[in-house]
Amino acid sequence: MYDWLNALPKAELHLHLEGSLEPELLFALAERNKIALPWNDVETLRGAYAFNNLQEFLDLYYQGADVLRTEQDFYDLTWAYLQRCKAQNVIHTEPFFDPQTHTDRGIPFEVVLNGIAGALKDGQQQLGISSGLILSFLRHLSEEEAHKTLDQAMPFRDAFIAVGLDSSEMGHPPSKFQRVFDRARSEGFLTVAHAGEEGPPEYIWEALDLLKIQRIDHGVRAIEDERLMQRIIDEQIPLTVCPLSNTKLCVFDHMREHNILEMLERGVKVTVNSDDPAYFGGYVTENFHALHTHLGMTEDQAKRLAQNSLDARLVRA
Ligand SMILES: Nc1ncnc2[nH]cnc12
Ligand SMILES: [Zn+2]
Repeated sequence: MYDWLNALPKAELHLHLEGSLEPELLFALAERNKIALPWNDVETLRGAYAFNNLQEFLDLYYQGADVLRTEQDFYDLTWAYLQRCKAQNVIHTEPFFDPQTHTDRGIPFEVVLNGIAGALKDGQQQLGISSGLILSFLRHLSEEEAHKTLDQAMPFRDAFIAVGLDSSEMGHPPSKFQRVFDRARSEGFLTVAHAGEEGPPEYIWEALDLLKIQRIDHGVRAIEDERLMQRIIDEQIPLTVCPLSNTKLCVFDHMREHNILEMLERGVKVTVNSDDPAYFGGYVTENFHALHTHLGMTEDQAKRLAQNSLDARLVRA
């Protein structure tokens, strides 16, 4: 089944480039940039990948991103991810990056963007993988800081298809970012947002009604609100679900309890994605495979999930 799932043509719509930083590359970049690490070796770092919630993961993810310093580093990170796409028949990807994670450390916006965009262009030309880059605001920071990030992005506006919202969800509702999303939309950006990962269904309502998002990132807690479920089904609003992430971050205690197939059968446009594959134990095929192993996902269901991912693209390939 793994090989069959791997061969299925698919799109990945929820992937943080910083979360695809494998420990081996992290150590190589630390050496290249002469950065001392608090872990002795790759195995010790991998051993630290045990999380009780989103925040515990984010603390390590931001720490790991510190090794990314030069345009070449961002190119290498993105290129390594695209190689995984090629190996898993991901024909289209819409990755996120968090500019503030880097600009707040003194890395110029254009250094980050040029490295990523250069690799995405080579990915299209050399690997045949189409892509659309999503600029994600960090929601634990202020709306004013998000406005500053949008200012920095404007000279490069053609490099993006959308803006997104990620980082610590609880206590940082979508309403906090209504004005910057209004501005992004008026500048022609599409919008997506993480909502209903750890946060309540109200955050999903706000993301839809206030941020006017095209897709919900995660959204698994929508199932707690029947009226919200009906809306998502009626309007066929895609959900970018990340099964291994959800179990690693204890959103569900076990994959057996994941609701993605229940949502699929109820007519929700759910898709399968890897979120932060270096930290959560697998890329998109591993996520599909976990659904087969623990939830008995059939070939027919896998085909529908893969087709949903192709249908839910913001950019038509
Ligand atoms: N799963 C996730 N939720 C929120 N912010 C993130 N940043 C990277 N991964 C994330
Ligand atoms: Zn995410």
